[in-house]
Amino acid sequence: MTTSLGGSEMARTIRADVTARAAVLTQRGITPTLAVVTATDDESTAWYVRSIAGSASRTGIHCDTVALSPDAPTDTIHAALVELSNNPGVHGIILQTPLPDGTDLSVLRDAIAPEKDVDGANPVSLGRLMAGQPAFAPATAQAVIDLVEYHDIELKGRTAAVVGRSLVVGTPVAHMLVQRNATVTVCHRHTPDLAGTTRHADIVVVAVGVPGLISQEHIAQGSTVIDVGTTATDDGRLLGDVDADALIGHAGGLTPVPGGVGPVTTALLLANTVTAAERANIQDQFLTAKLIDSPVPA
Ligand SMILES: NC(=O)C1=CN([C@@H]2O[C@H](COP(=O)(O)OP(=O)(O)OC[C@H]3O[C@@H](n4cnc5c(N)ncnc54)[C@H](OP(=O)(O)O)[C@@H]3O)[C@@H](O)[C@H]2O)C=CC1
Ligand SMILES: Nc1nc(=O)c2c([nH]1)NC[C@@H]1CN(c3ccc(C(=O)N[C@@H](CCC(=O)O)C(=O)O)cc3)C=[N+]21
Repeated sequence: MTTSLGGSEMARTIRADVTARAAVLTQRGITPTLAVVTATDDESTAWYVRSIAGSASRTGIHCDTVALSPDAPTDTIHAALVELSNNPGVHGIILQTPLPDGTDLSVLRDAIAPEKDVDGANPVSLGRLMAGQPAFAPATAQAVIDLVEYHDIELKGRTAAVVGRSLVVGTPVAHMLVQRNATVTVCHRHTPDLAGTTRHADIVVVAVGVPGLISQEHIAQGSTVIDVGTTATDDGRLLGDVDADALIGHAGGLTPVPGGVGPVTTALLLANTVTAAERANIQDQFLTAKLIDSPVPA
């Protein structure tokens, strides 16, 4: 039997907490605000931006979308990020990838103030994450880990394969799995025998963007499969990287697309935004008391 590892219920719980915390801030005259910067006509980004805007409005977070042209030069995107980093009314910033061909992403990562870096894109955030220090993790990577833990899937002492090595998903997920005592193999375009590698893993995380890449031959019977892929089709559907039909009855657990990692990602991005807004107003004694009572969010 294959368990469906859904994320919608978990996302609802996170959103309820975000709503309560956002209400406290709003009562004190602070509107938690997330800026979403795009420079792409990529359809899966459009899905994410719609999901963020919808969830933000339901939780009491103000969402500001800065939609730049898909051929915007690095300088233009950089200037937008610097302005948002310096704007005290903005608490969180997410720069959507992909970006126009030729964009210098490393310059842009540096331009996101670490205290507003709610998708963990700045090397300071990534470095702190890897050093085990408090930092905003990329929301998707955190969503993968939280979803696995929510469904009581043991990581300690188990083997994992991560397919994809972007800084948004694959690389941070791999590190976070190792931090939780899994033994991890990272796969990418140059991996010689993908199926032979993933077939040895108890847990397979796939973040590639190629629908149907992972089929039954890639997965050992009973393993857990986390499908991060979201490819939008022309007829308005969202496809994962896993051939779900081929895995039903074969995998032990599988995240659905939609309804798996995606909703948790969106909810955690908003949670990070509220945390950033709380920290930015740490001088507010009421909020300080609340923060001291609660553990530092990872
Ligand atoms: N559900 C959610 O919350 C989220 C979903 N996504 C989705 O996840 C997917 C991946 O996103 P992202 O990491 O940003 O994408 P990138 O394009 O940045 O990275 C894709 C990775 O997949 C690898 N890859 C590509 N083709 C193959 C192949 N045939 N075999 C093995 N590896 C391959 C690439 O390898 P190489 O490095 O060698 O080029 C690269 O490391 C997309 O569909 C995206 O929309 C992303 C973020 C959040
Ligand atoms: N810097 C950056 N970080 C990202 O995390 C990032 C990005 N860029 N670029 C685009 C991809 C794509 N992505 C999605 C996240 C959630 C859903 C999502 O919530 N999907 C819902 C469906 C949406 C809905 O129902 O409204 C689901 O899977 O159920 C989709 C896509 C994040 N990405």
